[in-house]
Amino acid sequence: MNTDVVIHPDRELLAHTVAARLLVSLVDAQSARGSASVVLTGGGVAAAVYRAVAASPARHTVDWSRVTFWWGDERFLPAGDPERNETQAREAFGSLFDEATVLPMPATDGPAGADPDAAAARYARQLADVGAPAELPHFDVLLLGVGEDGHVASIFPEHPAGYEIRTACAVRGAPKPPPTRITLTKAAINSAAQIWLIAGGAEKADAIEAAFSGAGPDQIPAAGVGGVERTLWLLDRAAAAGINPGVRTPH
Ligand SMILES: O=C1O[C@H](COP(=O)(O)O)[C@@H](O)[C@H](O)[C@H]1O
Repeated sequence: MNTDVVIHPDRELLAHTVAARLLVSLVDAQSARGSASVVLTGGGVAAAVYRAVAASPARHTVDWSRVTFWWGDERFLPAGDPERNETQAREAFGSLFDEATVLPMPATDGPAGADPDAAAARYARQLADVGAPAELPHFDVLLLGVGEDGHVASIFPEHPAGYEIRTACAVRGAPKPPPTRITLTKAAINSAAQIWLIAGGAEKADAIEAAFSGAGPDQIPAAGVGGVERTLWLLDRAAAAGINPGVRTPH
């Protein structure tokens, strides 16, 4: 597996460069296979990336009706809640989203009801339906924010979701609000062709440094993910302050 680190001058340039990279990857996937799939994440940098995608003139090179959007995790709240990762992405992508190919994780007022286990099981079934006969569909690019504690998706340090073998599961008692969430598990995340870990800001530096200094995946979940073809750490200088990427990567 190929792991690379790219350090950007600041958070804004990080967001714009990831947006450009994503647009090119979607165009490449559509040229190669006719369609593309991306797994979205939540968080501050992700929102900036999505806004940059939606504002880029290069957005017109992608056929958005042939991009399937999945989510890596979701805060388990009612549909439209501003804290939902889906709401954040919808606000940013706007009319680029084609409802037929946008597959968010269920909300508390959705068809699976307010039980997060039922909602996670429903999402796992949806993944399996689209991916059949495999348990998972093909993911071209899976985006992950990195939390200050090193969490990715809603897999938090020393939390049971880190040991889960299903493809999606409920998370209760998350240390970051809201406490109830749904997440793809490591098995599902690591099935992606490419995983991009995106982090900007000095508040992420300790977690990134730990991931690059041999911390295990239980302590720093970001250290436990890797794409089948490529893993990219896309950082800004502040987040990368504690690492020397020329010397060591977590994988
Ligand atoms: O709660 C979450 O946090 C992480 C990181 O967010 P950030 O704002 O610190 O970048 C995010 O990746 C995850 O999807 C989200 O649910």
